[in-house]
Amino acid sequence: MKKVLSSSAIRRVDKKTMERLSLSSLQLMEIAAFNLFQFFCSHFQFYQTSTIHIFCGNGNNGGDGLVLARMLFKAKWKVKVYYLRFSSKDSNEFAANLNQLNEMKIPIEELNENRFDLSIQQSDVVIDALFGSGLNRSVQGFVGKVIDILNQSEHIVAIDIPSGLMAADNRNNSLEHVIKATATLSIQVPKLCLFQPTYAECIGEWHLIDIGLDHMALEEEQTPYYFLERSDIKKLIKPSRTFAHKGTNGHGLLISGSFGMMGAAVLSANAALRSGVGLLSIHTPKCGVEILQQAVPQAMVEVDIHQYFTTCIQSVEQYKGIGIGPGLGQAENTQKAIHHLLQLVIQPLVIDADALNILASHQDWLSLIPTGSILTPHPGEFKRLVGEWNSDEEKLEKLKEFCGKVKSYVILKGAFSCLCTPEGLFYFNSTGNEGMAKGGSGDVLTGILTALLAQGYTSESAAMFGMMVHGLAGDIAAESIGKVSMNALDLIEFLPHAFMQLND
Ligand SMILES: NC(=O)C1=CN([C@@H]2O[C@H](COP(=O)(O)OP(=O)(O)OC[C@H]3O[C@@H](n4cnc5c(N)ncnc54)[C@H](OP(=O)(O)O)[C@@H]3O)[C@@H](O)[C@H]2O)[C@@H](O)CC1
Ligand SMILES: [K+]
Repeated sequence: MKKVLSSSAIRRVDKKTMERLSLSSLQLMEIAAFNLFQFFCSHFQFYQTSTIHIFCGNGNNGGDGLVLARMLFKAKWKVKVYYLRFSSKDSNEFAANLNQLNEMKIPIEELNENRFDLSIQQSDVVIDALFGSGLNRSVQGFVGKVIDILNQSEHIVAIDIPSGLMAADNRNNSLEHVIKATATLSIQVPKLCLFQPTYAECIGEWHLIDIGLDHMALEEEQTPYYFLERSDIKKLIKPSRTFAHKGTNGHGLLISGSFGMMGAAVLSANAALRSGVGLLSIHTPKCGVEILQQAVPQAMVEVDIHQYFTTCIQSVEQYKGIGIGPGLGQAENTQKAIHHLLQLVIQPLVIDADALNILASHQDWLSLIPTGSILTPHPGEFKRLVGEWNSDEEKLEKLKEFCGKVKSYVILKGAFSCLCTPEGLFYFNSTGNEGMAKGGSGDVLTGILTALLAQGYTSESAAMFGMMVHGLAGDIAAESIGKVSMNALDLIEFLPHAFMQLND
């Protein structure tokens, strides 16, 4: 798990690292730039025949750029170096490295208001080292003009953060002039902007470049934001038991399906059955019985009295994991059935799809959600629950407030799905890809989560484990058959591989 830190926290960590490892600021910059250089050379080999234009500000982001320029120059890359003095005073590290470049006779050009004639070819590469974590206001004036020109380039690699973007909160940033990077090499610590859809087109693909910051210093920083990694899940996985039987592996219930939407029930049931549940029951209307008995013979079907949709859920105390929503529809009697269930149930629920929409239109029922439930909305469903937001930052505030209010977990689905806890901690998922943006993917997640709760995982562990394994199944599917063709059925097919990889 990596902490997502603010610029001021990163500065503290940098400082402690230098003190504890007896490094000067220049030495730390040299290490950072060397690791950037190594990554650049191995990951962007295909740029080797291009001219690399490196644009440096006169702070330490610019310092990183100068050191990288020096290293690329020595390694015989074709580099052109430019610098801009937007601040009246050069940072010491920038100044020292500018001297080095001059001593080495590496050509370097100063750009200013009167001189910024740039000639960059289509195949050339721009490295953006103008501003990093020191940006503290919107970019304006001459630097803004340079950024606009650079944005006409096809290949832009940003160092640490695309210039013009702030690490954590951009609500007071006009965002008029921001580098639109194709790739961002973020120095060791993930920043909040990396996980926010609004800024995706400025950040491009991103990579974390380890520079050996002091682990204790990172430990000492407090943050509500975390980047969840595969290695975090292994610790959560329950060991398998030699004397296990279907009873000890938990009994799950899925309340899903309605006329014309039985596919959702089939998907979530199959996902649950691939996620270790001992026994699975599915509550569904009469029209779904034959479909389910044929498509999912391992499951038991609990038949509703209604032909086409769920109207009546009776006793649920025997189930440890209950998932409700996929393909449920929003018929009036189904709404009543949900209200009845909420009054009846004490164990946490997995709440998805139409069950969320029903709750959104009955806000007074939110207080009935059992503590520790897991809600899995996509942004559209979440908006129905909490109203519109004006920025991603406000969205996270609403998420925190909502989770606290309903004392439950929310997995806000999307790229870097975000799990928020009732205590207001945020965990961004590191698995998953855009090939999963297809109907049925969410039904699969509901099945997985229901199965994990049934097996006795706590809500928090189930939410982390489920979110990660679901995304990983998507990543394995993408590698095996490609993002275009993969669909929800493939997620189920690759779930066993995902579970095995997380257990390795
Ligand atoms: N050992 C180290 O220290 C390491 C540092 N590292 C690297 O350092 C980077 C952070 O460096 P940094 O703190 O010098 O800030 P940076 O982003 O270069 O900005 C420079 C100055 O610009 C100014 N300014 C702000 N906004 C502005 C605006 N809109 N328009 C005009 N000016 C504006 C503001 O000064 P002000 O004008 O407010 O006095 C600010 O101080 C980090 O991203 C990483 O790349 C890594 O190598 C790890 C080791
Ligand atoms: K930058």
